[in-house]
Amino acid sequence: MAVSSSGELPLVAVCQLTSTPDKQQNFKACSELVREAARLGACLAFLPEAFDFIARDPDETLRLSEPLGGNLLGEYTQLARECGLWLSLGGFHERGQDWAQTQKIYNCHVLLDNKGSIVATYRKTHLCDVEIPGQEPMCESSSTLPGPSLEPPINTPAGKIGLAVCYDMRFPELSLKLAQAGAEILTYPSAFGFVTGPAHWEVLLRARAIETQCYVVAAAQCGRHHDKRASYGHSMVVDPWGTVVARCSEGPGLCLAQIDLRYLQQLRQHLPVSQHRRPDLYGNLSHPLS
Ligand SMILES: O=C(O)CNC(=O)[C@H](CS)NC(=O)CCC(=O)C(=O)O
Repeated sequence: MAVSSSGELPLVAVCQLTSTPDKQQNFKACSELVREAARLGACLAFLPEAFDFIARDPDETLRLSEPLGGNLLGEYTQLARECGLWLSLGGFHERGQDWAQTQKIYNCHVLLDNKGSIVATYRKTHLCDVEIPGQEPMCESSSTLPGPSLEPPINTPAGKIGLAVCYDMRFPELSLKLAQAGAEILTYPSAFGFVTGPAHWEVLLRARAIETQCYVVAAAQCGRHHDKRASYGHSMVVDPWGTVVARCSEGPGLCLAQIDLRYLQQLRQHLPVSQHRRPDLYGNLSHPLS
């Protein structure tokens, strides 16, 4: 059980920012939020999808991308170590092992521990290729390859975390799979659009929390990134009952939430939906996680 020696519940911080094509400026904004999170006593800080940058077009996205061993991740390693907290880096534009052949990247959710070591990576498996009237068309696959697999949930000081990214939240099979594999916290770092945001964002996040009986943490991009792109914001933490227990206000900033795993366990006992499933009717997502 993730309770600190003083008996207090672990505190997590959800960071919201407006990434631009300027990587250095974005790092500065993120590191200030992370330092603030550490000062406020968080053991884990969540940064949104595209915390590293949001580019103007696919060519610029590819040009600005780096491998996991590059300078930018090096800076985050140092930051985690200095601040002594864990970091969920919600969507790093990653040049993978296959970069030389493919010239495409992965949208990689990287989890660092408080020593700055990479403890897990998950590469976004559902890419957002959508054209919604009133919103800039999105074609993530023009620069990005879909990840090959899900990642088993990882133990952290706040609980066992299942990794996902943004558009993945629309696929409940993925969240059920992570919950079945032991996740207590699901994460959806995001850069949500302005048309789908008001209609779907909170409903999807609360539905994922209620049906899996997990905490859901969603750090979001907000505001105008450049002349062609803006994001919905509304970063939040939802508890396993479906209550929004923390939300960011408008603009860059952070919010905090306590993670109460005893409450989660009690809720799962009182309302044991996972024992009431009917895999005979619809299958059981039986393919094991790695
Ligand atoms: O482009 C980057 O650099 C980083 N990636 C993103 O911002 C991605 C792909 S365009 N955005 C989403 O998945 C939004 C999903 C969404 O808005 C919805 O599901 O309604």
